[in-house]
Order: sequence, then C-alpha cells, then structure tokens
Amino acid sequence: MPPPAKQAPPTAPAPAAKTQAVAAPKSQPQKALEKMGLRRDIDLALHLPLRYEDETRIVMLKDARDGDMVQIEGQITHSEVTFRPRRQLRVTIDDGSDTCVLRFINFYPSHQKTLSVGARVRVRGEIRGGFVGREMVHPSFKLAGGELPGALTPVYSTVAGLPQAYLRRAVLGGLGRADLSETIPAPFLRKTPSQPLLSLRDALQFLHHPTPDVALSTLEDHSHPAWQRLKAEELLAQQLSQLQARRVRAAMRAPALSGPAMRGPAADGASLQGPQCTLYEQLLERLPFRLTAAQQRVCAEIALDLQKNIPMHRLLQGDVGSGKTVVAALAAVRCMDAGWQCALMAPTEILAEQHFRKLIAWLEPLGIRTVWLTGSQKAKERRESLAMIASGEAALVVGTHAVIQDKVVFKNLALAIIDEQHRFGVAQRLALRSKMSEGGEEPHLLMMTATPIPRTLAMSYYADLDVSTIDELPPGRTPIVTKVVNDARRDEVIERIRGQLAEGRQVYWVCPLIEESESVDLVNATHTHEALSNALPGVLVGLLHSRMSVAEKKAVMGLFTDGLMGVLVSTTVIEVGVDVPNASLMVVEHAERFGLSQLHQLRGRVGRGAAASACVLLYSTGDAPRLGEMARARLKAMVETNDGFEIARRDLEIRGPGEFLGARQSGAPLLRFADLEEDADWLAWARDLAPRMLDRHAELAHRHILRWLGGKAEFLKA
Ligand SMILES: Nc1ncnc2c1ncn2[C@@H]1O[C@H](COP(=O)(O)OP(=O)(O)OP(=O)(O)O)[C@@H](O)[C@H]1O
Repeated sequence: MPPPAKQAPPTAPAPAAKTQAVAAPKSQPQKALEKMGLRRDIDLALHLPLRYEDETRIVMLKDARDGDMVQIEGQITHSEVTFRPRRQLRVTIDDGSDTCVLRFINFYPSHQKTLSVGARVRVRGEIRGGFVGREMVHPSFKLAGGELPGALTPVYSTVAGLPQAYLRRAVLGGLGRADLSETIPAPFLRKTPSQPLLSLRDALQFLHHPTPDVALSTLEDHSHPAWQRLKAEELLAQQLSQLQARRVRAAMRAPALSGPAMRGPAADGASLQGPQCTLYEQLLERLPFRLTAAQQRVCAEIALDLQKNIPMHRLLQGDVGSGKTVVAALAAVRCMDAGWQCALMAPTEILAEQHFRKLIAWLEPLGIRTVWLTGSQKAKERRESLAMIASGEAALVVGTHAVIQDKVVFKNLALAIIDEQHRFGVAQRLALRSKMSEGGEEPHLLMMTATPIPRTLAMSYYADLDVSTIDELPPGRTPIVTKVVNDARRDEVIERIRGQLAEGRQVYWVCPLIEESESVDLVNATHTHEALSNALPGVLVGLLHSRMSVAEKKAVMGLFTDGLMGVLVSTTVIEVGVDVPNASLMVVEHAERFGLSQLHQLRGRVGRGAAASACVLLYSTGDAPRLGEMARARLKAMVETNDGFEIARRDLEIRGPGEFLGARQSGAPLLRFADLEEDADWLAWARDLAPRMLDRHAELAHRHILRWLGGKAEFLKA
C-alpha cells in the first residue's frame, strides 16, 4: 500500500454552480464527487458507509491476536531503514505489554520523522505473526494524544481521485447541511405499533457514525432500526413518485383514437373486405401468418388504451423473436385509421432500418406513406422527409433519435413507438413528450423491449407504466440448440458452418472487440473475418462493426438480408432486432465475456424461421485453468434454457437488480437500500401510505419525492 498522499484540507463541497456568481474551477475531488452523483447535500448524506473501522479503543498488544485489526498506542524504541530483502523502514513500538514491528516498503521522510525513536504514536493495522515476531505492514499512524472518537469510523465507497478523508469530511458536511426534516406524517411513523421509526436525521447520524456498542451484524444485515428507516423512506419515495406519475398522466390529454376516419380500399385497388375495410383489417388480412393468442391479447390492450383521452404509457415486452414488430405496426395503423400520424424510433440506425424495411413492406401496399429520418441522411432527402411530416402526407415516420430533434414538426402525431426503451434515457423520453405535445395534447407512448423484466421488478420499477407481455412464440419454431465449445475446437465449428452453408442457410459469427486494444490475446472481428474468408473459399463473408460508416453498414447488412452473403462476422451491433429468418447458426466468440441477457439477444438472431437452429458459444479461459464462476453460471444458463424470462431471472440472480437494469441509464428509480422481497412489509406500508400522503399532505409528499429523486422529479410536477 503506498503511503497516504497528503491532501489539502477539503473545504465543504462547492455550493451548486447556479448560486455562484463566478463558478470557481472544480478541484479533482469535487469533480470525482460529481461523477459519483454526490452533488446535493442530501446525496452526500445518503452515501452510506461500506464498512466501519473501530478507532474508539486502544488494544494492548498482549491481548491482540494474529489477524485482528487493532489500534495500539506506544513508544517507538527502534527505527531503521533496512535493505534486505529489499529497502524498507522497520520501526519497533512498545506499548508496555509487548512489542511489535511496523514495516513500510514505500515510505517518505515524513514517516521516519513521525516514527522517530522516543515518539509516542497511535497505530492502526492488522497484527500478523511475522518472520521475526509480530508485525504490522503499512499501518496507519499518527502522534498519540487527542481524544479517542466516540463512534466507529465510516469507510465509504469511492473512486480514483477522491481520498477517503476528503469524502468523509464532505459527507459529514452534507449530513450537517441537508434538510432532514420529517416528511412522514406522525400517525404513520410506525409499521406496527411496536415498531416506531427513528427520525431520518437520527438514522443517518447513526449509520454514518455508529456508537461502538452496536452489534455490527445488525448493520451488515440491515436489520438495525436505522436501516429500517432508510428502507421505509426509499420505498415511500418510490411509491409516491410512481403514483404521482400516474396522476400527472391522468391529468394529461391525448387524442382518443376511437373511430376509423380513414377508410378505403387497399392502394393496389384490391378490396379485401369491401370498401369499408379499415387499414387495421387490411393489414391483418395481408399478413402471411395468423397472430398468436398473446399478440392478439396485447393488441387488444393497446387498442383499449388508444381509445382513451389520457396518454397511453405502455411497455410492450416479449422475448426475442416473439413478434413485437407486427404488434407495433398494428398499433400504428389503428392510429392512422383515426386520421393521425405515428412515429417509430430505434436506438441504432441498423435497427431503425430493419423496422423501416419491414414496415414499408407491410404498409406501402395499403397506401400508407412512410418516411425515413436519421442524422446521417442527405440534406435534400431530410428536407423532403420533414416537409412530408409537417404536411401530414407522411402517416408514419421511422428513424433514430433524429425523430425528436427540434426541426421535426408533426402535423398531428398521436402515437410514438420507442424500440428498446431502456436505451433511451428518461431525458430523451421527456424530450419526445414535450416535443410532441401540441395544443395541450400528448401522444400515446408505446415502448418495446426484448429484455423481459421479471414480474416483481416490473411492478416495482415500472409501476408508472402499464405492461403488456407477449409470452408465446409464433408456432413452428424449433428450439435453438445451444452448445458451449472450447475455442481450441474452432475447426469443428467451421466444419459445421460449411454444413449449414451447403443447406443454403446463413451464419452469424459475433466477436466482442474490433481491435486488439483491450487485450492482446483477444481474437478480434477483423482477424476472424480474414480467417473465415480463407477457410471458406467461394463464400461471401462480410464484416460489420460499429466503426464502419452508416453506408458501409447498410450495404453489408443489405447483402446478408438478401441472402447473398453466407457468413456475417460482426461485433455486437447486431445484438438486437436484426431479423433474417434464413440464418440458422450463431457462433459467439469469447462468449465468456458477454452478459447473459446479451447472449440471449444474440442467440435470438437465429431460430426465427422454421429451420432447426443452433448457437455455439465459444469460450476461452486465457491463461487461467478454468472459467470464472460467474462466466460459467452464464454459459450454463444459456444451455439450460431458451426462455427469455427465465434468462432474465437468472441474470438478476447473477448480477443483482442495479446492474441488471443498467442502473443510471434506465432512468428508473432504482432501490439502493430496500429489497422488494425482504422488505415486503415496508413495501405494503409505503403502498398504503402513498395515496393518503398525496391526498392529504401534498407538501410533505412533494418534499419527500424531491429529497430522493432530485432533478428527476421534474416530470412529476402536475
Ligand atoms: N404470429 C406469427 N406467426 C408467425 N411468424 C410471426 C408471427 N409474428 C411475427 N412473426 C415473424 O417472426 C419474426 C420475428 O418477429 P419480430 O421481428 O416482430 O420479433 P421481435 O419480437 O421484434 O423480435 P426481436 O426482439 O428479436 O427483434 C419475424 O420474421 C416475423 O415476421
């Protein structure tokens, strides 16, 4: 451990920039605090210790056992710099009961000065049985004297550039300044008559600086009353904000899309069900398949929402390949039947393009004008698209986030469909809402995701959304067979590719990186592309990665979609949404490096047609004798199940909910302290309290939400 760097004594964290006339440049620790999201006093106060150190007691050396973390106090009796086995400072301390050697491999002259013979010092570290007696290696130390602290010393999680001592003082400052006044109305300050809640101030004071008599296990397992208060607070904030979001939405107005306004025969003149047939009916009639029962159910749920004059906020979740796109298309034509416009956005251009291709194939024959809008488009084409959107000539707009840019003005937008919503942050969703609301009316929102969320999580995190689930795959799909194969057996895999190609099928090969920047031993997409091209003469092998230009990507994807390319080597740009039913084999290289949900998404690119499909997960252990435990658990789960919900459940088990939802990115209010299952009682308490608080103590409720959500609470204003 290097010697502790000397830090300038931290002042309290800078006040919010807004209140300063001239913003002073931020120091590195201040920047680090911001990076950790510790901006407001309350954020600092809620940054709870990872663990504690006990500096409240001095232990006599004779009572300390090897392995104990102890604080001792005594006199330095000997100090020397030795050079064997290497340069180090060795100091002997005597506390009257025994002696101990303090060893420092890295040291500064200041160490020698403080630890000079005759000095009385207070030292904290782990006692070990050393080669020549008991020792402490790199203990912390200071001159003896001064009172012992009355509380345990907190140790916080931190980042590079933010020393523990600075963070401690910042948290202490935050704790002192934050508004911790009571927000829970008095009658509710207990879960049961025997369980009154501590005040938030007392709870936080205690958790940051617990008295030494506390049973540490109650802090570790969060059963301590101070922890209970925090869990209750947090769950209440979550319930309040979700309920408030629902109420805000209920007060908003959206166009009620009830009766069809646009009737007429199909554009090609073929009247399908007589002249009065709606676009919805026409599209259904023209689909080459029948909707599954699950698709019919969710279509009905959406239809019901669209008829209301409050905006729909619905999450459509379904496993990979479960047929969400056609549900979206049917929602879109419902909207057009009523004479309104619809927009569909995807997070990447490849995905947006896939949707565009599919949708024009379905909708153009019905005479529906669909336009394409992305950032990379030529100015002229873009101008034309914008004009058609503004005039209403375009009934459907498909694109990337370019759809929510300022220049886009809709004539009458009624429905916005967002694919893979977890990739769109809350900010983008809000931009969409504000941009599209006109004359006090908001569009209906349909968000689609192929990462199913386990029910308990969905209920808690997306309680402000309604959730529709497609829990059934279209008929005739043969389950994908998944094999985990050591990278040493690559040749066999290539043989298998030959077999698939001979049957007229196509193959994906996915690699994690495109250049050898992160790890020299990583086989990258470029090398693999070269190797496969050599191994498969006469076969068109394509390469797709995120650093290619949009036009290049489009060209490669086009060749693969049209069946002209046999093998597509790719980085994870194809992870979601790509739909080429003729592809029957997916090879994932370095599968051990991918997350479970990501692997499932990748596997979902095959098995989309009737052909039997397979997924080969190539793994490599590098220099290690075997794979790490988590990697093994992921690969095992992939072999054992094809069910996206089960995969999501296991992913949650392996990673924990924060990681699972992509925490900050998702913008969903995640729980930091409470656990939905463990704290079911508090959840019930919060559910019961939230509506009463909003009705009768609106001011307190608002303060409570602000305390926990900060800026994110903006959109909860009525
Ligand atoms: N009811 C159905 N019967 C048969 N085939 C269907 C049905 N619904 C959709 N399909 C087809 O199944 C394939 C997958 O559908 P779609 O692309 O809509 O799935 P998705 O849920 O969006 O999948 P992903 O999340 O992987 O993008 C498409 O080729 C689609 O035409």
